[in-house]
Amino acid sequence: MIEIAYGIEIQPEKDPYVETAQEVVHSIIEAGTPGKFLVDIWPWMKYIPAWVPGAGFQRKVARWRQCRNDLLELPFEASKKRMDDGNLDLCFVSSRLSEIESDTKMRPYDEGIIKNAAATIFAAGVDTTTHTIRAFILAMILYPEVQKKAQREIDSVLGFQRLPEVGDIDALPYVFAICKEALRWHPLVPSGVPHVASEDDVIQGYFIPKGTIVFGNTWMLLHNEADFGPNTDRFDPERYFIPGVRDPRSTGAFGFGRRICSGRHMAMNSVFLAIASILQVFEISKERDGSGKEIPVEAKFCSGFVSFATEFKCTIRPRSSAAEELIIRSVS
Ligand code: HEM
Repeated sequence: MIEIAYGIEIQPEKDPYVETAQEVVHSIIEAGTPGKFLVDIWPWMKYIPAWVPGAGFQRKVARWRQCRNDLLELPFEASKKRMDDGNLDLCFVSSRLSEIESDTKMRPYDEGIIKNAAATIFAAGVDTTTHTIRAFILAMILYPEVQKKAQREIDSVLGFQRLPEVGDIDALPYVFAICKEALRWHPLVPSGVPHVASEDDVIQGYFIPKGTIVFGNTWMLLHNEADFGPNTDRFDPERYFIPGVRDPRSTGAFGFGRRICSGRHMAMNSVFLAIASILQVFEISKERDGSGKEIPVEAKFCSGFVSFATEFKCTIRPRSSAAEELIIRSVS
């Protein structure tokens, strides 16, 4: 995501930009959980000075504000500097800033819009995409037959000639069904992002006054057997081949209405590329202990506004020497 937004390659560990983005995302998760802070219930509390007992949220918010500013400013400035030095590859920032330079009608504050948009791509895309791929890896350990079937499909279409591309989606329907199931099985935002009713409404006889906070129950929608076929607690890509079955992309996995995830098309392409490439070249399995016995794995997800798979052990190794060669060819 940081390469797409800013053209900056991340460090393999403890990348400062990624750590800041993660802190911002965690602040959004904490602040976005309705009722998490008393100030949500009594808004006048925002006037209490930070040193008063019970006003700890003020200190948290000050720290979060600093992180938000760092996320907004630091990678953008680094990206701009590289551009000035003639050292920046094609990315969102470079392409948009070049437009400003070549178009005299662009206004000075357009640079601020580009800065905000780049930070949004970065912050909104990092954890969401990785947690979806994490759910997929967990599912491959728990449902090895799904992994085998997907690998047979990829082997027959691509072999080990090249890694998958977005143009391969139609030729790999089972792999794409796995991507949809990774979105549906344990949705990232199970209770949906809170929205506000913009006008009075009546839904199935219930009066919803303007200003009411409403939640789309994503978990319920994505586990409804009438829409997704039987055993919705199972990770089962076959369900997408049942005629009339719903698509999780338009059933809440990316939210609802005019605030639906604006990165959903890019997200789905990224998820497909990651999942198809992993399946093509790697074998995912349970880790074994010193005596060669498989270490059991359970599907455990943290609870909260955002829910993702908690830590689990697994082994990921190249499927064959041909797969190993393809991996080396693709990174060099
Ligand atoms: C698999 C990955 C992703 C999932 C599951 C996901 C899910 C969501 C959800 C549930 C929402 C809340 C929508 C609502 O309010 O109803 C959202 C909002 C948003 N997402 Fe994503 N997202 C993903 C990836 C991305 C990526 C890659 C980007 C950017 C490139 C992105 C950008 C955004 C933005 C900007 C919003 C706020 C939209 C608004 O409030 O108008 N997302 N996403």
